[in-house]
Amino acid sequence: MDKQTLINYAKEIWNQAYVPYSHFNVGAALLTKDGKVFKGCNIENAAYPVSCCAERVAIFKAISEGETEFSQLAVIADSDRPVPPCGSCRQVMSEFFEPDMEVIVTNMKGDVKSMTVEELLPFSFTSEDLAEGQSNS
Ligand SMILES: O=c1ccn([C@H]2C[C@H](O)[C@@H](CO)O2)c(=O)[nH]1
Ligand SMILES: [Zn+2]
Repeated sequence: MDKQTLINYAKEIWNQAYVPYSHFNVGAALLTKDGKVFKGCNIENAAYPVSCCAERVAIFKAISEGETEFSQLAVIADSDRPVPPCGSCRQVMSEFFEPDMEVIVTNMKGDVKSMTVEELLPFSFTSEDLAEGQSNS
């Protein structure tokens, strides 16, 4: 699938965002290695921290359906620069994606920036660190 097609899937679900508090719609589209697309939008809550970003909604939809192998994630917002994923989403990406997987961030003006998971979150805490800690205790 080409980049623009995945970006278009992200744009499709951008409209579904539930954002009565921020009024900042975000859409995400996650491509599996076998060609399936899982779309997510941000979903907010009156208790603000309970809200969930578009990226994590897409990732959790895919994981909950048994998907484990991913090839690209596209994210879009009506932002001045390509929308930078938040820290929580970067941590979730590092849990489920290979370090060299491509994350495509974009905006409604058509600016597109590609980054790897590792570029978004270098030196991330992973399950390997946890195993190491346990073996030393
Ligand atoms: O990459 C991002 C950045 C922000 N948001 C959401 C969280 C919140 O609902 C709103 C404003 O921060 O945008 C996302 O979904 N993804
Ligand atoms: Zn986020």
